[in-house]
Amino acid sequence: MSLPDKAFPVSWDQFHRDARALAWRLAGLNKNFRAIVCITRGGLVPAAIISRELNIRLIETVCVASYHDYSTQGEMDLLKGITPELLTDGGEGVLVVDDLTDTGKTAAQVRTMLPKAHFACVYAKPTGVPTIDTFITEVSQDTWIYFPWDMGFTYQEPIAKGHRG
Ligand SMILES: O=P(O)(O)OC[C@H]1O[C@H](OP(=O)(O)OP(=O)(O)O)[C@H](O)[C@@H]1O
Ligand code: HPA
Ligand SMILES: [Mg+2]
Repeated sequence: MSLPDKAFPVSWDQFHRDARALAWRLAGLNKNFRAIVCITRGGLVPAAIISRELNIRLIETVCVASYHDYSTQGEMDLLKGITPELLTDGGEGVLVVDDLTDTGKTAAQVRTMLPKAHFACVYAKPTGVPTIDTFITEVSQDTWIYFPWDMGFTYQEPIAKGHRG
């Protein structure tokens, strides 16, 4: 995959707002989640916000990586699996959190471990939407989402000179 045409930069403020909106939506489900499994590394940030809002204190990680080269997806590496105590009942009552779904491959991989868990992410692209139960904002497939933890302050070209953001 080459870098998509459009850029969707997200500030810390906006991310906090959108993650909190996700927490509101999850709270409305009245599911009383027993634990969060966050998909590292991107899921760590929304998991911190959601765990605070929903008062969920049992937090587990599943460590997978597939974007080894910036925007190019490769093999799915499982670096750390999920504790057996959360795998019982197919993960019923477990909330899986990630920052976004793109192709849906990451969520599909974790779904094989926790088929009955509830999957939530802040942002979603159309191909990934079927793999997720709850999300907040959908962006087009040809958009790259730039998260605040990957960014720094740099000069921006004016739009008229070909600026992408
Ligand atoms: O739906 P997909 O096409 O599978 O892509 C979505 C995944 O890609 C990114 O993680 P990445 O593998 O880059 O690792 P990171 O969270 O450590 O940055 C993102 O945080 C999601 O977990
Ligand atoms: N932004 C950041 N990381 C990603 C994306 C994206 O749009 N898609 C897959 N990993
Ligand atoms: Mg990730």
